Amino acid sequence: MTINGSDHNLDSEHLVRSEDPQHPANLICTLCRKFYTLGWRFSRRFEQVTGTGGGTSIRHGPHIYIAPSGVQKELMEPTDMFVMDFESKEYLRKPKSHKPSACTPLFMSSFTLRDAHCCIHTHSQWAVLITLLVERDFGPSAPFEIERIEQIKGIPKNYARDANGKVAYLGYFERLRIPIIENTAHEEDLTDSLQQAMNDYPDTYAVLVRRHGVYVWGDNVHKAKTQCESLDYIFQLAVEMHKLGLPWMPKD
Ligand SMILES: CSC[C@@H](O)[C@@H](O)C(=O)COP(=O)(O)O
Ligand SMILES: [Zn+2]
Repeated sequence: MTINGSDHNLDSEHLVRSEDPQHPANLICTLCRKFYTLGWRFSRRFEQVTGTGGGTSIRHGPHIYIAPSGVQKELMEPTDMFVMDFESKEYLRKPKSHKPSACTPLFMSSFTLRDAHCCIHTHSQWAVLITLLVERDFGPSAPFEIERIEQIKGIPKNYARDANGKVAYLGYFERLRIPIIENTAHEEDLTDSLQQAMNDYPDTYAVLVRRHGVYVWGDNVHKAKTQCESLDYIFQLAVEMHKLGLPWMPKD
């Protein structure tokens, strides 16, 4: 099979067709549908992967599963997925008449620099509002910081692992810090600044993009999803606290 540069052919169908709902090609479709229409466990509507923007990518074994660009993400089928070989970065499957998500180099940054296995990009309004509030109140290079909110315990503290390979999560009295990068005209042009933010904040599992949204990654799909949920809850809470005149960082 000719791989690089060719449209997909039937030889690549086995990469995306599976009865297993946990198969990455099925999971991306399920997650994007949920992100679009369903309530999170906090009973809120979550419409962050909307108007074709946002999305998710999964690294599974030697393969990366990527959604097409510019499509209605909630209507995708498993056979719409691109599949890349992680090692060679060559496409094993390229569906006709679409390009891979413009987020691909950003998803790849989390896989290569952080050994993540799932990365989620949302255009959450709470994420966007937080980037604007931080800029106005703390300056253009400040990160979003918050502490003493129970939900930060859903976010890993760093990339250290204990003897059993387990990650430690932030404690209630510790501080969550999420770097913010400036938006660019094209999604892929965010790659350098996202990687710079990952270097500057070596413990972070997320990067906010001013006036745009957020990238959140995790060791697996479950962790990326729950961390994304926790962060979205925290961003919304901080915005609402600010509206009530409550500082989201305790004064003492
Ligand atoms: C409202 S479309 C915005 C997109 O251009 C961009 O922000 C994005 O998230 C990329 O989407 P994609 O459709 O995966 O290429
Ligand atoms: Zn985007």
